[in-house]
Amino acid sequence: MKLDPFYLIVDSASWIERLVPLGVKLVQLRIKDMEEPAVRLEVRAARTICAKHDCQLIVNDYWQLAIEEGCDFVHLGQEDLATANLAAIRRAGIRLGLSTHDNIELETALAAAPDYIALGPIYPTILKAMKWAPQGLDRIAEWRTRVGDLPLVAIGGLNIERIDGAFAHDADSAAVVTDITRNSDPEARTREWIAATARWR
Ligand SMILES: Cc1ncc(COP(=O)(O)OP(=O)(O)O)c(N)n1
Ligand SMILES: Cc1nc(C(=O)O)sc1CCOP(=O)(O)O
Ligand SMILES: [Mg+2]
Repeated sequence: MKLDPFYLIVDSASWIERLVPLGVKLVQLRIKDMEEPAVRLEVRAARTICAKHDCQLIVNDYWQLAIEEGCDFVHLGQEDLATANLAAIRRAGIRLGLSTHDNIELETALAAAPDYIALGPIYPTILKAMKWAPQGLDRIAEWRTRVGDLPLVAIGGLNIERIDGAFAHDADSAAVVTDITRNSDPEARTREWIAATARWR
């Protein structure tokens, strides 16, 4: 499986409606602090938009909703993984991406046979408090030797100026939130990301 090199992460279907039609091919719906019925509606809307634009939708955390709503890719962190029913996810034919931040997490993740591994935070992130220091670029290369051919996603503090470094150290995809959603012109920034990742596509 090949992941698009530009991996957009947003917290609502309305962001997806705004940005996916610009040519985004890989997007994660990452919703926090919302009641499940409302999340379900967001997932449904996101799925419809992504299907229309041939964009791969990845649902963060809500693996049961993803199964019920007929989605085909979920992302889980280590705490999510500890309580998720992997057999049910697999039975539903859903692909799985997993977060890693250190060696033990990588071993745990690889044991779950995921469809990609994410490593972060590569740089400091303003999106959420994290207990891990920034990994740095060399850590991406180290992870590459450990994951072999498995797709590797770099995340955390990435921006257009930093993505070539991530790819040069053998990431397959660069995930981003705030460089786009907190930009004064998210549409223009999305177009810049699509262009800047073109040579890795
Ligand atoms: C691509 C990607 N990588 C890492 C994460 C983080 O997942 P997690 O550790 O479960 O934290 P939350 O995003 O759920 O707060 C991610 N979502 N996507
Ligand atoms: C959601 C998330 N997970 C991370 C991890 O390291 O697992 S870093 C991160 C935040 C990514 O946002 P931004 O691109 O704004 O830094
Ligand atoms: Mg999570």
